[in-house]
Amino acid sequence: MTPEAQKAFHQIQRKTGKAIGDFDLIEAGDRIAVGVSGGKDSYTLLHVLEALRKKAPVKFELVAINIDSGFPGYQKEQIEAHLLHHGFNYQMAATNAYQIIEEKLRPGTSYCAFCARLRRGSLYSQAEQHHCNKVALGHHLDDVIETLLLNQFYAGTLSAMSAKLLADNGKHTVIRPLVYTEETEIQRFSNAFHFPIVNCSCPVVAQEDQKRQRMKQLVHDLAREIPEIRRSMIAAISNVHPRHLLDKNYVTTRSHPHT
Ligand SMILES: Nc1ncnc2c1ncn2[C@@H]1O[C@H](COP(=O)(O)OP(=O)(O)OP(=O)(O)O)[C@@H](O)[C@H]1O
Repeated sequence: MTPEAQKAFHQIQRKTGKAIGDFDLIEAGDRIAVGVSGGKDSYTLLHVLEALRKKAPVKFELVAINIDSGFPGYQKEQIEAHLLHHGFNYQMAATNAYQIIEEKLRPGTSYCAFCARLRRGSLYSQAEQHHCNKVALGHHLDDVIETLLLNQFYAGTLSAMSAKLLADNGKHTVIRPLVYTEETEIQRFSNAFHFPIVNCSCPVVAQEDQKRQRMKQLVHDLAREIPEIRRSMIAAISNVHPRHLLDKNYVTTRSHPHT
């Protein structure tokens, strides 16, 4: 590893370790399915978890899982070669998601959202087949704050992404160990480590989620004026005062005569 990659890696490891500690993301005996897409975030997640696994006092195991949704041209061989080269325990899982999307996608439904739902289902069933109790995803700090803004601006909810939650199937715990790591740190590490980046090759890949891109740009622009904006937004959702919001469920209805 080059000194630059080493430096970026240490920084990411430190932040990942803090997230693991803060949210009890990993316990002794865990078998964790790490979703690896071929993108920079999940490669980074896998390498950092492996480094932590090697030196952690608690024993846990990792299984890298790649879901091939079947889009023509998806260069999964490059992902597999990388996993093999680095000695990871892995599974490349082929699915017919592309065919299902083509047949079942209704007009007005988001292509990416439908595809992500199918992929998530396949990831959970692979996790089950490999006896994994947890599924780790590569969402990072910027994903969290962009989701926070998206939900406020477009969905009217105050929510983002949690570091740990029970999956919809009620069987697996989904963990996001990179929630404290900024995308620029991952990008720096990914560039220095020369990951073989593979995109999903889907028909809409060029028209990435426009709203998310807008949030990314907004944060980027504001960061010139408020350099600490990302840290501050993460701090904000780690320090919630529900009584000072307008959710009726959190309003105290009883009056306090002495206050
Ligand atoms: N094809 C896939 N196979 C396995 N896991 C996946 C796949 N696609 C996505 N994931 C998992 O879901 C996470 C979020 O997916 P998303 O599509 O938002 O990717 P992303 O933010 O671009 O991350 P990455 O850089 O890892 O692709 C990924 O980080 C990865 O852990």
